[in-house]
Amino acid sequence: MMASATPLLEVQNLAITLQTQRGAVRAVHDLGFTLARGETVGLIGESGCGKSLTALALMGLLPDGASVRGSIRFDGQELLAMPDKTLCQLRGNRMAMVFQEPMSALNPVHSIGRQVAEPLRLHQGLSARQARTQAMELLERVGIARAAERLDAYPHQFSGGQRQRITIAMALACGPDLLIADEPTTALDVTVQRQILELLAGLVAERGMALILISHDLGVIAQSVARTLVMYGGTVVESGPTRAVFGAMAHPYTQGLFAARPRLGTARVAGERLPTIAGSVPDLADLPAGCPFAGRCPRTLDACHAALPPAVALGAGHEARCIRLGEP
Ligand SMILES: Nc1ncnc2c1ncn2[C@@H]1O[C@H](COP(=O)(O)OP(=O)(O)OP(=O)(O)O)[C@@H](O)[C@H]1O
Repeated sequence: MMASATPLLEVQNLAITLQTQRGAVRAVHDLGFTLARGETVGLIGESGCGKSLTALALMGLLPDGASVRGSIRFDGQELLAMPDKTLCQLRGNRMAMVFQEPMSALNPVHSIGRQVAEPLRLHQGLSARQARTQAMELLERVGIARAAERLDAYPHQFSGGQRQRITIAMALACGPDLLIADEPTTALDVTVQRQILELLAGLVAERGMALILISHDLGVIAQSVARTLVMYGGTVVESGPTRAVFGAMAHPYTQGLFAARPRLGTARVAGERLPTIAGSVPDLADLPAGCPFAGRCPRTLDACHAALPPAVALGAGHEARCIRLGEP
């Protein structure tokens, strides 16, 4: 089959502003990346750097009062100009999301069979019986044992790991081209974390889905994705093949993240947390004009405060936004 030239996802100059009691907050700005079909990409960065809002913007699920500018093209179609109804169809069918806390995605008063079957009835027009059979197969595929007998059970009758498997089954129901998983294993213990990551990896390989995995866990990202985007202060400061970003980190922020873990790229397990960097994340309500890391960076020059540096190509798809790249 010929590969399509259009990327599955193309994000350009994305900016998200939230209205808060403290005024307008520029939560995401100057953010861009592309994602090919079947590609896996990780978004990593400290809490509050804008990872979740970026994911919600891609899904058209930003909170009320958020304004979004720039461009998000999914399979060539501009999502930011799309009527709600069309976006809603796309969301159930071709793009899906899994959240950190499975109970937030599950309805406690509906059986799991009904919940997994619902998108199949809604988006694919299956009959109740067909949808139920398919729901059972999906639940079996994500590792719910004796799924046929448990279709009528309720979410509270399952463990946290099983609930996350159920939300993954719901997300997969319509065979999406893109799955966004926002901290899908953060609420789970390490053994279950590993099982869920293996499940996601298996599903991505088997179905040729693209995956955006959001995590603040370096080990999770290192194990799970081919490409990594490092976010800081609402934008991507470094991106590239995971091996390059983890093995030859270029941006001082990425270097700070890895400073405590010099051999992280080699063989880490899930559960590896981001080490602390001196200073605190910038106030998004009062974001400096230049590089968002300038206030914490050990290598800051006056020019760093003037303007956000452009991305500098470092080879093989690896790039970083720092004016001091290439200096000895
Ligand atoms: N509904 C909201 N109203 C006001 N501010 C918000 C809202 N949602 C997020 N923010 C702020 O926007 C910034 C980015 O939030 P976001 O949730 O995207 O960060 P994150 O990188 O996903 O962090 P975490 O890992 O903690 O979820 C944060 O400073 C957050 O406080």
